Amino acid sequence: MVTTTKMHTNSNLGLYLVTDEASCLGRDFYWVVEEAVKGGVTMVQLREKSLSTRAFIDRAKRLKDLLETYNVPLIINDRIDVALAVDADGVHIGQSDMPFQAAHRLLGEGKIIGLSAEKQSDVLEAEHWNLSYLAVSPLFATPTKTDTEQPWELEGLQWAEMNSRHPLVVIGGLHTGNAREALQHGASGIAVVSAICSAPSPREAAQQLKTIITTPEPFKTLNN
Ligand SMILES: Cc1ncc(COP(=O)(O)OP(=O)(O)O)c(N)n1
Ligand SMILES: Cc1ncsc1CCOP(=O)(O)O
Ligand SMILES: [Mg+2]
Repeated sequence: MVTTTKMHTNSNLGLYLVTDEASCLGRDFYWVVEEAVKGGVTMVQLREKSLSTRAFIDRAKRLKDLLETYNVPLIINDRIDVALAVDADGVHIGQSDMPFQAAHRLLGEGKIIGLSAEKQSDVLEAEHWNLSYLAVSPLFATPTKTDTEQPWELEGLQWAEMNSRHPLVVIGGLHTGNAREALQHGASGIAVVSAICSAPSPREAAQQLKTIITTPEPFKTLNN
């Protein structure tokens, strides 16, 4: 097991829901998010790839109102303009999105900025920037997003944990069966789409993941 001094340094990172309406299986989008929050989600990213700017902003405003009642931060994926328009809590940017420095300049101080790292050079470059978190992306292969680089896998995560000063979020193929080992290999936060959005009960799915994140693994003794 790898112990890390960065564990849970940002309390919002614990269980991070990344939304995808298609993964909600026809159920009401806001109902799915609210159930997830009631189950223990600590941060929500609005990820919209095909909405018009107007519809994206409308959805972000409504989601912000909902999340504010639970004191859960709203992160906007890709679109700094949308984040500014609704005064969201932060943004998530990837390697093809607006560069960190420009996003930081536009957003000003006090906003959450997360960045995807797809390869080792991304992790090293990110050492120069004041990120809120670095996403190891994707940790495992996932049908939810297929336009990705090679998955990091657990060994890659361990390398990122040893070479980054940032708290690490993992995303891609995470569920109750592998979340604990991701935490053991250096993740501070678990980000999921389908494990919550497509679950029969998004609230129960979130509760189960949250239990894994907040329950320390019992110490192993030599006899078991
Ligand atoms: C928490 C988190 N991690 C990684 C991503 C992926 O971002 P990106 O590589 O920019 O890909 P898109 O999500 O924009 O398709 C993310 N969104 N969130
Ligand atoms: C948005 C994103 N970025 C990297 S993998 C991914 C999708 C994760 O979806 P899932 O949790 O269903 O594997
Ligand atoms: Mg992006």
